Amino acid sequence: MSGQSAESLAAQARAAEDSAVDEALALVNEGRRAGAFGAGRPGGGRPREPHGGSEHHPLQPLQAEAATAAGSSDRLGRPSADGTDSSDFLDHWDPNDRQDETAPADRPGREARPGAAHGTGPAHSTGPAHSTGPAHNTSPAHDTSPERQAASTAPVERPRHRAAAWAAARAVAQRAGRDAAALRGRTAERRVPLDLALGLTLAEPLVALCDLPSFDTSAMDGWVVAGPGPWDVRAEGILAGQDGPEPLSDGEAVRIATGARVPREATAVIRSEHGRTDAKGRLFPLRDVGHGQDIRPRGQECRSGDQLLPPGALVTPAVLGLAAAAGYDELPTVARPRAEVFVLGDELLTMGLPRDGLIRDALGPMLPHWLRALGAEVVSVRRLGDDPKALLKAVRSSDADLVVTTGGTASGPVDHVHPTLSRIDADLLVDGVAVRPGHPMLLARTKPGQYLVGLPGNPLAAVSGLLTLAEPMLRVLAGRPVHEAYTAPLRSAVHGHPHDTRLVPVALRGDEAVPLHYNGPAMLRGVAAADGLAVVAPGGARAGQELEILDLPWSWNPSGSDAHGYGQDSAGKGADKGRGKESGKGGAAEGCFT
Ligand SMILES: Nc1nc2c(c(=O)[nH]1)N[C@H]1C(S)=C(S)[C@@H](COP(=O)(O)OP(=O)(O)OC[C@H]3O[C@@H](n4cnc5c(N)ncnc54)[C@H](O)[C@@H]3O)O[C@H]1N2
Ligand code: MOO
Repeated sequence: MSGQSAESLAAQARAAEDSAVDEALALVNEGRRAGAFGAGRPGGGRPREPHGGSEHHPLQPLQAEAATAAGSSDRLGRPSADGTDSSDFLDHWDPNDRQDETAPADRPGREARPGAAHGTGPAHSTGPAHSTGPAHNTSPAHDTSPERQAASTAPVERPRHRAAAWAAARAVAQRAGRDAAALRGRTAERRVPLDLALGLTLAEPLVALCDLPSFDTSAMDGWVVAGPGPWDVRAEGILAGQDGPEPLSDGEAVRIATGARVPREATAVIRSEHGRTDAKGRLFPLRDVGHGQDIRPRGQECRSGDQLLPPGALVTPAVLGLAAAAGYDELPTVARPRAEVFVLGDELLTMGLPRDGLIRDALGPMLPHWLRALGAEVVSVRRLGDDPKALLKAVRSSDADLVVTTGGTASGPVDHVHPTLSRIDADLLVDGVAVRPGHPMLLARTKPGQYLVGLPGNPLAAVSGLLTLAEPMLRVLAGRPVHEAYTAPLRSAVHGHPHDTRLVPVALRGDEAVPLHYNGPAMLRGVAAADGLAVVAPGGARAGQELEILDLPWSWNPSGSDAHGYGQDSAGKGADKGRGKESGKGGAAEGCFT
């Protein structure tokens, strides 16, 4: 050991994290200056970083893939350093679902991803035209008006930008949470009645308001005795809840119930099965009697003023019980950060079977519960269709701490998230993350104290975005303690992406993490049977390898008080206007294990 104090080690770790975040933000900003977001400003270059380097150390800054490198580019305009277009890795290739277990990088002549996927031809270019072409732009000369974008059937020109390394993106989100929490300060503290406090975090330490137990208490049903036996048993017993029991003299016993107050002179409690009385009413012990046995002395658990729990502790049912026992009627808590969800997409139905090219909205029913489990209060879930005006209005008028959008993050003709952020002059803090699925996810500061997480529309990609960007931010905003990462060994090998981190649904069985099938970006079947997502480094992981596991934020809505009414916004153009019906979870677990 170096002899450094825990405080100085923590300060060093914090400083390292801060500098990683600063570097990540600087890179994003460089990308912006280079035209990634709000072009027209002079760009600054960053030297190309070595390709394929490890990118998943938490403190490592954003992974930069040179935007100007010659050769092919991926679909967001980033060149891939090995000269291949990696854009379709895993989008349409689900290694756990294929007979062909050859990793895509090893498959010569694999087919290019059909440009027709978005209906209007390839939205990305592999040629230099894209990497040198006009970037997404807020200048008047470059019309990004939503009306125009909505009217366009051509793919939107996507900017060059830089995907943050997965861990760096999480660090940026965490820092955003810290900044927002600092702005909220003590205004976020609330004294909340116990019955409304479940799931919140403590804003202050939980300090005992009394001794526990607050009087000497019998731990058993039996007799309380004074001095050595045998004892004369009194006629009147002592029940729990009775105050001021009559004093006992040596040689006396009295029947007592568990939880009853023990007379001060008592020396022991004898359990009813360990004593017997004779015809004269005298009590004899059936085994040795120890001094103080089966008496819980006052203050055994805590003394008044003792700290029972630190600030940041999650209020669980047990915490509610402890707080009540220690004398609390209300708890000092951190108010849940308020979140608002905007579900984008004209193709979404809220009930019935998919039909006529329309599909069921899988995110509206899922996200509010997960956001709540992550510590947020979901004030509304609104379906805005693919209407850029509605999105602009909704984002502008939201007073939530966190706006979550789903869909519209990529470069399709109706992907309005980037243009909207551009129009409100938001700060784009994370614009794409080197993670699969979910790489178009983004994080922006929309106004002081308010952030927007843009989740990709593909459902598993949205879950990935939720855990990558929303979770670290909400954790800090909700006052929860820093997550302690844990690992589990993989039961079977998992293919990796050549450059990006993968998040793969796993079930925890015994000590192992079992990778699940049906883990494609558009699928929920795997994650519905999962306990967590395994973090797979570029290149993959072998059987037995220890991988970090991200827990899934399972629904936890004890009060049911969130106003996540699920309706069609009046401005939206969604495929139907019904109220969503949530169906039960299907039994996808069996047969999903690899
Ligand atoms: N030319 C490019 N195309 C795509 C790119 C790209 O970089 N360039 N990225 C692909 C990846 S990766 C993802 S992920 C998606 C992200 O797309 P968006 O965030 O713009 O989402 P949408 O296009 O609106 O939807 C994608 C997909 O997901 C379905 N969807 C949307 N919302 C829901 C919902 N609430 N419930 C269920 N399914 C939903 C939607 O119908 C689409 O099928 O873009 C790729 N394309
Ligand atoms: O394939 Mo996208 O990265 O699913 O999220």
